[in-house]
Amino acid sequence: MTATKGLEGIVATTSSISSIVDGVLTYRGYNIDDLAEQATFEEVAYLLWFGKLPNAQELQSLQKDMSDYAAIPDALIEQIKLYPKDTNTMAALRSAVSSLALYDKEAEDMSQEANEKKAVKLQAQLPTIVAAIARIRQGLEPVAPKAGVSLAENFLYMLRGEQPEETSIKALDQALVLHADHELNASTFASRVTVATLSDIYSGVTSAIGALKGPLHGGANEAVMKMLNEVGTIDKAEAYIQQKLDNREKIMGFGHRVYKNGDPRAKHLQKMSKELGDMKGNTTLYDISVLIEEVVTGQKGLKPNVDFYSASVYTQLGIEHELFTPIFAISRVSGWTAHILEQYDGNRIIRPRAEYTGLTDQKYVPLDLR
Ligand SMILES: CC(=O)SCCNC(=O)CCNC(=O)[C@H](O)C(C)(C)COP(=O)(O)OP(=O)(O)OC[C@H]1O[C@@H](n2cnc3c(N)ncnc32)[C@H](O)[C@@H]1OP(=O)(O)O
Ligand SMILES: O=C([O-])CC(=O)C(=O)O
Repeated sequence: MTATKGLEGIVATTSSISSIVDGVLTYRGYNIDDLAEQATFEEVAYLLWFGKLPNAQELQSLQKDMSDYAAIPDALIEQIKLYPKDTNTMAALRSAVSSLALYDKEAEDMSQEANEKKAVKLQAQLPTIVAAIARIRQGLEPVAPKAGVSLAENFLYMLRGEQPEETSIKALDQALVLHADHELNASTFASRVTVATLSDIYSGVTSAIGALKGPLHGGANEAVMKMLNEVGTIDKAEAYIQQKLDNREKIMGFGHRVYKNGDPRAKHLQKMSKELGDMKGNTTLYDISVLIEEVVTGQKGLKPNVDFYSASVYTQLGIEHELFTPIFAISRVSGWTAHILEQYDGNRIIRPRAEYTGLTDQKYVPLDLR
């Protein structure tokens, strides 16, 4: 038995949800470029869960279900109020989603119908939880979800407590489409491992949030913003990055386990970042990002991943960096739950082997002789 570090190149399951072949990303066979330009997030979530694009009636019915489910239990809001105000937002989200199960009478119902309903519920409730965490942390009361609007609009509304403008809604919706699923990434794998024991969907999503939090995965978007803030002005960017490269430090938002010639999602976020900057008459964040890309790609051949330009996009939407990874989770819960449903269908427990590299032939020494 020989171990492969990081399971690189190992095919661990079959899946019909999303694929990456020769650098091309598809959801259920639809190219991400087409979906990013033309589909709404709700259409994409439906596609991931049910394997086809919804017709008008199916979409309307999903939107109604999401509106009906979007409120979270009062007891959970009271619980969030008890979280320390300076806690990590992903840690708060992880705890809140785990607690959500306590208030769902169908949490342990393992029928396909109940699990599909819980997937939609989790999708509807995550934005409400994230907005509540953000507002409570600022000493504000949470805003109740609005019925009959898109998830992107509702999230921005609940976050700000006022009607968001159309350009922000559109930009966030597109970002959500781009983050919705990504084959067997670490958080999705974590969710599948968890539910393959026949544990419940809330456990699977809680595991996934824990995995997404790390800076080598979803947490990189926050780390990118920290870097952009440290750089501050364009004249400092080159020296800042050079020093990091000389110190052999990782540049957040660059590199990918699967894409070696570039992440197809990055160009959409780059374009959005430029457009938002142009609209505001200030492209500083975009300009710094482009310069960083030139240096990192020029010297290391590494290309930006989905997390790199999303940082400047979210900042230009007026969103604080502590919410970047939670927003990733708001989108990715569609993919996680689609994978969880797929895992339950024809499940087998996931239990690989480890190549043992420890001591052998040890003789037990009684406690009083050690
Ligand atoms: C949504 C997402 O999860 S996208 C990824 C988000 N994560 C990040 O942006 C964090 C920065 N990037 C990384 O840490 C990595 O590129 C990962 C985690 C994405 C992929 O990791 P792996 O496939 O294991 O690649 P690995 O870390 O082995 O990198 C291969 C080589 O490229 C270098 N490298 C990879 N990424 C970077 C980077 N961002 N900056 C500098 N060097 C890098 C490594 O140091 C390594 O060099 P070496 O062979 O000289 O030691
Ligand atoms: O696939 C990966 O390893 C990470 C990633 O880009 C994602 O989850 O979107």
